[in-house]
Amino acid sequence: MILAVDVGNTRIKAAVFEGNTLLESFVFLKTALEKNIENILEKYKNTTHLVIASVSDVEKQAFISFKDAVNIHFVSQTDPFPFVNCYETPQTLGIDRMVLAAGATLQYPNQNRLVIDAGTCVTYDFIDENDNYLGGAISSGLRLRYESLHHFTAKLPLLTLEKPKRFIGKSTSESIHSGVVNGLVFEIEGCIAEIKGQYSKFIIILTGGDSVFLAKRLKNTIFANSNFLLESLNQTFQYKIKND
Ligand SMILES: Nc1ncnc2c1ncn2[C@@H]1O[C@H](COP(=O)(O)OP(=O)(O)O)[C@@H](O)[C@H]1O
Ligand SMILES: CC(C)(COP(=O)(O)O)[C@@H](O)C(=O)NCCC(=O)O
Ligand SMILES: [K+]
Repeated sequence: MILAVDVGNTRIKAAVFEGNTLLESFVFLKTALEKNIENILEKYKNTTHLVIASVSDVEKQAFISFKDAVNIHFVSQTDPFPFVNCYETPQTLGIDRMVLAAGATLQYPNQNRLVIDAGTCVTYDFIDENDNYLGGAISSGLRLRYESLHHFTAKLPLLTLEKPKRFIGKSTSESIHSGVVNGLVFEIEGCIAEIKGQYSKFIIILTGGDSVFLAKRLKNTIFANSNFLLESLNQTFQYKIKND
């Protein structure tokens, strides 16, 4: 069994895999990392490998107490990946984006793929049918949009995510919900339209903490899967074992 751990900038997501089957998934905060991993390993005693991808300040050291119980692998740029990396600064490419690109390449072979991860940030990653990772875009996630409106102004309140009542906001809160939610929906649809102009056919995978909320509001046919990063992490590790 493999315990895959995705350390994002907001939360930690983890899942136990038996082969390609996800047995159970978990979400917790950085501050409760050790206790949660300990509990998962206690419940899934047959776990042999801990596979971690981190874009946060959580480093290898944080997992050191588990080194006698399981093999620990921190996914890094030096691992084998199933695509050609055409990013001009591969050393600065987020490891989460590399894992997503690996998952898209392995799960959806021989086609153009767009992966959208709506987490703290929204990342867009494009891998063409010849398995070239071309790059993409980074913008602010939903929560970050609400927080920055509040943080960088004197008068805007901090609101939590809500579906906008109507497009033309009739109060400060309606205007904020409309601007934040519709703003991101338009951004995603605009990005998809832009790529449609360049590639006649591609599949779209949507993941991240806001994927379920956003999928309901998008016109395009999308594979929405909140566990796509964790599944991809499991597959990236299997790929490494086969290709190292
Ligand atoms: N309990 C929660 N705590 C924080 N964010 C949440 C929660 N539930 C849903 N979200 C949404 O998830 C997004 C963060 O997604 P996530 O995939 O956890 O980010 P990351 O991978 O960057 O840590 C936020 O924009 C927020 O709207
Ligand atoms: C863009 C990100 C902050 C997204 O992080 P997340 O929203 O998943 O927490 C992360 O992929 C990252 O730190 N990237 C480095 C820059 C780059 O990918 O070019
Ligand atoms: K993201």
